[in-house]
Amino acid sequence: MADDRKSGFTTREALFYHETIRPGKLEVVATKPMTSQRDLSLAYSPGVAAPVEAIAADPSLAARYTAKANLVAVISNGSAILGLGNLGALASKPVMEGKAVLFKRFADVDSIDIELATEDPEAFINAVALMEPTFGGINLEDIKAPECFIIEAALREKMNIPVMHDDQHGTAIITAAGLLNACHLTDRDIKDVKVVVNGAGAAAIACTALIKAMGVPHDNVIMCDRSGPITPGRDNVDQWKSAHAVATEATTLEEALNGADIFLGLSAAGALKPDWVKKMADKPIIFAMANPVPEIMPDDAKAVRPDAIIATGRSDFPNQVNNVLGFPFIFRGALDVQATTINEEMKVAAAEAIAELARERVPEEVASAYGKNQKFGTDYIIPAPFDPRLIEVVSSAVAKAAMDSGVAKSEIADFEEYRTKLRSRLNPTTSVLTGVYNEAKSNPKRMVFAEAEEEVVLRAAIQYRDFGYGTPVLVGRTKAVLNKLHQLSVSDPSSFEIQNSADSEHVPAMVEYLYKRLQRKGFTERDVRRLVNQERNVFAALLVALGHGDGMISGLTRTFAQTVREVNMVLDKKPGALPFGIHMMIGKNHTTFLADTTMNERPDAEELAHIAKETAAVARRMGHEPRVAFLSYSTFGNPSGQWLGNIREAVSILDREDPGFEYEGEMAPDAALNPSVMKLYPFSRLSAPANVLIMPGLQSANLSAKMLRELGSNATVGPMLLGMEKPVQIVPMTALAPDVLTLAVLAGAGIVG
Ligand SMILES: NC(=O)C1=CN([C@@H]2O[C@H](COP(=O)(O)OP(=O)(O)OC[C@H]3O[C@@H](n4cnc5c(N)ncnc54)[C@H](OP(=O)(O)O)[C@@H]3O)[C@@H](O)[C@H]2O)C=CC1
Ligand SMILES: CC(=O)C(=O)O
Ligand SMILES: [Mg+2]
Repeated sequence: MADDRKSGFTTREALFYHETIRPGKLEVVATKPMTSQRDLSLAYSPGVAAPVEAIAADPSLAARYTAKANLVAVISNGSAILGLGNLGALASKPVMEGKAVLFKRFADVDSIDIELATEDPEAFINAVALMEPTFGGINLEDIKAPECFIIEAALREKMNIPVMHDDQHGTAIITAAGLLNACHLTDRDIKDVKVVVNGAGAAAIACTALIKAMGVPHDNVIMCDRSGPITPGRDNVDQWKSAHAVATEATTLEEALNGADIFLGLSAAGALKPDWVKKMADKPIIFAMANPVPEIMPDDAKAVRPDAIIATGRSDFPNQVNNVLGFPFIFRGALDVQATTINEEMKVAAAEAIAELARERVPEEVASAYGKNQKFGTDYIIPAPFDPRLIEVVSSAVAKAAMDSGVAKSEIADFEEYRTKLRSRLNPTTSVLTGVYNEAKSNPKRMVFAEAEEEVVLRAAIQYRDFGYGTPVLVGRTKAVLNKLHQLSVSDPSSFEIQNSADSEHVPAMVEYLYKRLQRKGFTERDVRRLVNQERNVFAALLVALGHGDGMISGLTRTFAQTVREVNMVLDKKPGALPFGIHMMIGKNHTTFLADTTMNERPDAEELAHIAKETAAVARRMGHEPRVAFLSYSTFGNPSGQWLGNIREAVSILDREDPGFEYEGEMAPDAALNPSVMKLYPFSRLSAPANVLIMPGLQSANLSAKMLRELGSNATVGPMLLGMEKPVQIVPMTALAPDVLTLAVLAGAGIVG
């Protein structure tokens, strides 16, 4: 794949992504403690004998005692890797690992990739069929036609767990949903549309079969392969292709497209030429779904047909018609009712649920998180994969269809309760962060990176620009910054805006501004000039103060306290605000906010109450209903002590204000976080474990945050600085490029600052 700036990354970056942290995209994590001799005895011999015997006596107990019921294998032989072709089993591993992690990310389905080195359908079938005891479901992937049809049919026959070739049925489900909506928007009746399908492989044949089942007449669909339209009696047509042969005078794809309403591309990069698109009917519907590069780029299609509705398989254009919208949720629903198969009813239910979801009004919190175009229309015919409603809507529709069609081994009694459970499988922070990143693109900001001679900072700044979050303003010595950019293989270093205090045109205005602020604080004009010239944080903050940047980011080369001192020479706190710091700990199913972790050594009651309210507001902006605990070593007076007064008074302040969220204190962390301990305090006003922890003082706050970062397995974001007049973020000196980028984007999007 050539470097493609349109996707926002280079080949080198894609390789680095796969190589870094640890090679590949997944690891296996134990779900039980594995620390003591006793754990070992329980997990392995002799304890493991108990579930072995139980399962031998009753196989259904495997769902209770093993990971089987939530485990899906993604299996390929690499014979049709995306649109890249037959590159073999090993080369397909990154795609299969990718699908495995998407299962986890979007639907909390555990998944492992399996690559089988054979092109012989029989060998493939035998290998997979033998694995039935291991898995709750089988997702076949990137196996070329026609072998995929033989393999899937045989495995569905042999296996008593759901088997789905996702390139066929997953793709068909999403395509059908998208097409239904595109027809709706262009006032077309599915029974009248003229369709040209390019590609006659796994995906194309399944999509065509499904849209015909939904009402598109057989004779209205011309299917093309590499040799052009498939007509009755044509050479090189197998039984699967011949099922879709129609008589037509067209001998090429170009001719077939004359007057066509819909182009469905499931073939290869660049197969559709702009000139041919010109010949399509009014308001043509173009689904160019080849991956990673579509049959036609949306811009090229729009250039010749501005009236077109265009969808691709990619996430970087509107209307991503990609099977990622389906497979995680389809398997989630199937696993939850222990379905023995994924049948037509379940597929149709999934397609309808997805199509309807796109037509529904997008709730405010989703819309604001996902940018402007979240309204049913030509640029939003299908929900985005990160839409947090998908799991609830699609999985419950699939589970219900499985039950109604008699293939569910277990039943869901209460669908309301099931939908709540589905929702709680995902941590909203991850969705909201994704949304924030999207939102940032629609409102790009000028972000001043104060330490642009640092490689970590430059990497973040490059991504800030390349991903479209805004314009990075790089503070540093021009030559040093240019050299570093060059070393980082940036092809156009001079296109970056570099602000060097040695020659910046803004220096005179900066000196004047700062001298006015500091002249009665013991600084001469000469002192001020030296500060402007030599202190990058002062210079960067002045760029922001004078309106040359919307916010700034620093912290890598100076301690937090020193950076704050320098920034404070230039920028004040927001009127009425109290600057303070939040660390956000992102776990699998929960996010916890910790404050004040950076600024106020001994906050008084008013300050604690203020910090609680502001942190609760940040939690809300990140998609969480805040539940605030004022932490202490003491729980409701036990033990008593001399430092509890401030905390109790802070709780009283909130009592008087009725701030609109749950809060409680004083309490030790176990009483705030551990449901069993919480039961000992039935009068506590927290309805569930707290997610906002207000610490009594800086000592405990800062060291807890740092300890959690060093010892915990959660991802940490922060410290995030709140309460300054302009967005200023100070990263830890140990920050990596993604940390810097996240804070820059959060600051730019107004989530913190
Ligand atoms: N967006 C999405 O969610 C999905 C997209 N896809 C994409 O669909 C494409 C096909 O995948 P899949 O069906 O699994 O692969 P297959 O190998 O089973 O099928 C490929 C088909 O594409 C045809 N083809 C290749 N190049 C051309 C061309 N230039 N013009 C016309 N036909 C062509 C082949 O023709 P012939 O029979 O003559 O060899 C074959 O019929 C890939 O690009 C893949 O990325 C697939 C699944 C999901
Ligand atoms: C998305 C997908 O499965 C494919 O392109 O093959
Ligand atoms: Mg695929």
